[in-house]
Parts: sequence; structure tokens; C-alpha cells
Amino acid sequence: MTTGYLWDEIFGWHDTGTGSLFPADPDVGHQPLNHVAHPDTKRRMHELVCVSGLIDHLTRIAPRPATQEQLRRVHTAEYIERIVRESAQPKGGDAGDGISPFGKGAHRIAALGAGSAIAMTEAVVSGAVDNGYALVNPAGHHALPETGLGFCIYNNVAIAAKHARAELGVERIAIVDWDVHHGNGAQAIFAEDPSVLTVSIHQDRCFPPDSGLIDERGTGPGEHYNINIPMPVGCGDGAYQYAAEAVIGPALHAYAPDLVLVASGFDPNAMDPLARQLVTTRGFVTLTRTVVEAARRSAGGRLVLLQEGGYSPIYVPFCGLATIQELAGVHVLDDPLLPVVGGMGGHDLEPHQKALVDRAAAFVADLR
Ligand SMILES: O=C(CCC1CCCC1)NO
Ligand SMILES: [Zn+2]
Repeated sequence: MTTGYLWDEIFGWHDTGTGSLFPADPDVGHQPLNHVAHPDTKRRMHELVCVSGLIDHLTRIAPRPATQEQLRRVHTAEYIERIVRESAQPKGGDAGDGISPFGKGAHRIAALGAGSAIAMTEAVVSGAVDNGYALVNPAGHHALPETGLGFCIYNNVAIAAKHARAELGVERIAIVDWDVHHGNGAQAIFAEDPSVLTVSIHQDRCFPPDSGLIDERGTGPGEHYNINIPMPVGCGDGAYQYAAEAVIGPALHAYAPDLVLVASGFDPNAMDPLARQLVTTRGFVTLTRTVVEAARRSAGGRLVLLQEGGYSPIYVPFCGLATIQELAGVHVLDDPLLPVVGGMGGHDLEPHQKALVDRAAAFVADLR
């Protein structure tokens, strides 16, 4: 098994400022604080991959900037122009919702992330590696054709999927989004496209507001090819394991994609400030095992994971390490926090959690 890995130091230079989540404002008490999406969390994950020795089991894939044509498969020219323009300003700008600030040069960094998603996808589809993890920054899964949103500038996973369909001869793609926030971008971009199955498991109505409801199932020819699993707050490893066994695995088996892409956010983790789930490294191992097995069954193992959210600088590195270990089939380090986060309760499957997952499981029968 060869697993590709991609990181570039410039991802650690994405400047999200000191607005924490809102601009510092002494008049209302907002003190300056690193933005929750500060790149340090992802940089720490990369450093743990290196210091743990896991990097020695991985094949380094070179980052590459997305071309204008590749960005334009998803985003409008006007939007890209605005990002390019604001990125040239000394003070940078915002992706589009007022809480996604970026510094000077953000377009170059975000375009490198999107192009790196393509580079990893090409490496996997060509067989250079069996599967891969691209630790890109900023995240992308909320970005829409005409605007960024929720810290996302360019929709990396959608850009990679469009490229695989247009340039790599891939017919059927499944996008699994396990970031704790709804994968609204891919859902919208592929809403009418049955050649791309989108599955999002997320905390119910956390972000974007009122997005990712269970009855959002695709439209027109794409109807039934979007599955949302809006998990109630407080879901731990047991609930996520049941969702993987009852929905994610069966949906991928029924759809039989030629390539599996994962929007890999670690913000379901039990120590994350931007959601209220209880997932530990055990949960991410279960999710990873599920997509590895699905890709083995129908896609020749072709599987690409792209970094999305995750805001606990303490725990995200270990969640990422556990995920990449499972992807690569190696084990270099246990999760030292598991006795803490795994011993605080909340990991048994609860009846209300099972009931929600069972509602989503019923949709698998509609997949062809
Ligand atoms: O991790 C994210 C960003 C979510 C935040 C955006 C504003 C409040 C929650 N999306 O996946
Ligand atoms: Zn998120």
C-alpha cells in the first residue's frame, strides 16, 4: 500500500488575522485573538506526521497551483477576480461572509490548495500511489461558485472532482464529507449531477445555518444522489460508527464509484470549539476504514482525503495522525488523549441518534 501525502509550508502562512471569530473590538469586548482557523492547527498536524515518523511511510506528492481553467470549472470569473483583487491588497480581504478574513497573497495559497487537491487526485488515479492525504489550507467545502463562506475560498474537493471527470476519465465519483459542518458546496455544485454522489455527515443545523437537512436529496437527474446525515448534538464514536455501518458504507457500495474523495474535517472531535460532537480518534479510524473498504470494493482502492476544518490545536493533530495511519495501514503512535476524551462518556449509540441515522439509511435503496 502506498499512501501519498501533501503539505506545503505556505499553507501555514494563510493569514486569518486576530479576529478570533469576530473582529477585535474593545467597545464590545472582543479582544484580539488568533482566528479559530489560524493555520497553526494544521501546521501542528503536519509536524506530528513528521516527528512521529509516519512521514517515512508516506510518498510525498508535490503541491501545484490550480490554473484559472481548473478554478473556473467551479467558480465564476467574477468571484475569482474579486479574490485575486483583494489578495493583492496589503490588508487582504474576506472570502465573502465577513468572518472569513484572509491576508495578502491568499489567492496564491488557496489556488495552491485547490491545485494540490488535483495533484493528489491525479497521483491516485494514475496509480502513482494507492491513496492519499492532502493537508491543504484553507478549507474549501463551504465555497460556492460565486462566493466563499465559512473560512473557505475555493472548493478544493469540487475542483478535484470536476477535474477527475473532465480530464482523468473518471465516470462515477463519491464525495464523503465528514467535517462536522454541512458540505453545502459539493451538494450545491453537484445537485443535478448523478455522476457525483455527495454524502455529508454533520452536526444538525450547525453551519451553514439551516443547511444540510435530511430532505435535501439532489434535484432533477441528480435526485437521490445527495445524502445528508444531520446528526444531533452530542454524538460520539458509537453514533458515528453506526452511521458509517448503516449509511456511508452501504451508500458507497450501492453507488460503486470509480473514485472516492473525502472532505476530511476533524471538527467533530471532542475538543473542538466550533461544534458539539464527541468524536475521538476511534471515530475517525472507523470513518477512514469505511471509505478505504468502499474504495477497495469498487474503485481499485482509489481514495483521496482533502483537509477541511478542525480547530483544536491539541487534538486535531492526533485525529489527523490516526486517519493517515489507517489510510497507510501503518501504526506509529497511539492517541495519548484517548483515555481522557474517550473516557468522558457519550460514546454509546443512543436511540435518538440511531433513529436519525436509520432515516438516512433508507435513502440507500434509491441509489443506482
Ligand atoms: O469548519 C468550518 C467553519 C465553521 C464556522 C464558520 C462560522 C461558524 C462555524 N466549516 O467546515
Ligand atoms: Zn467544519
